[in-house]
Amino acid sequence: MSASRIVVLISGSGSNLQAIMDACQSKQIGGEVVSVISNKADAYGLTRAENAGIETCVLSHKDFSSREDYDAQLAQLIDSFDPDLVVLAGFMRILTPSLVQKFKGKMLNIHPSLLPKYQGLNTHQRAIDAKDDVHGVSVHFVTEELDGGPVVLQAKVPILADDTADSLAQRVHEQEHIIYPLAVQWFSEQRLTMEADYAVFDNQPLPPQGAHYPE
Ligand SMILES: Nc1nc2c(c(=O)[nH]1)N[C@@H](CN(C=O)c1ccc(C(=O)N[C@@H](CCC(=O)O)C(=O)O)cc1)CN2
Ligand SMILES: NCC(=O)N[C@@H]1O[C@H](COP(=O)([O-])[O-])[C@@H](O)[C@H]1O
Repeated sequence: MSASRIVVLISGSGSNLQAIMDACQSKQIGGEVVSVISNKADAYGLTRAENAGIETCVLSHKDFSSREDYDAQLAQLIDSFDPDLVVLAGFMRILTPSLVQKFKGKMLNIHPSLLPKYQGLNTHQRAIDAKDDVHGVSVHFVTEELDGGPVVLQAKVPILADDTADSLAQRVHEQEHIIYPLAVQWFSEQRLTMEADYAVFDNQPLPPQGAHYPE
């Protein structure tokens, strides 16, 4: 099995990128990150990639007059690296259907909630405001529906009485750095695929909320 070529899209700190790069380095993932693309020039994840000797690109959405024009250029840039897998790791742009369709089945995202709860943004505060006792994180295939793609893996994180969005996010991050490399590893081992509207692992369809990583 040849090593997977992975392109990672970021907008910020890149701690999930770091976890995936580390997992490639340790051979947990049979693949390599061949490029890191950010829509923000000041994303610290770019520094993480440069420190690891990985090619970086900045494609700012502010330089384009429409979401479609931006995504057309982004799709071309991603394609230029001939990826087996495209990983959204805190990439904070909603992707147009044309780009999603081009990479459907080989594009993953990590979302800080137990999908289908709390699609969109500000998930930690929303869970606290709703007085939930459990929160978590989901890895899912990317589809046209925002955060609506087939879920691959989830990890639960209890919400503590004195939690703030930041303290909760910190514990969610810890779980992200476990389940995202695991999902990428499964994909690189060709054990993870996507059918029309569900994820498949080891030739078995995953339940709608994917597999749960032990708390
Ligand atoms: N078509 C899809 N695009 C994206 C998906 C997806 O599942 N389908 N996942 C998101 C990731 N994401 C949450 O996990 C997310 C990212 C960004 C936004 C959003 O509202 N973005 C705004 C800009 C916000 C900002 O710049 O801070 C926007 O694009 O106008 C919601 C959810 C990635 N894309
Ligand atoms: N809606 C997408 C979203 O909110 N994704 C979240 O952005 C953060 C990126 O952190 P990182 O840059 O340190 O990997 C992660 O917590 C991820 O779940």
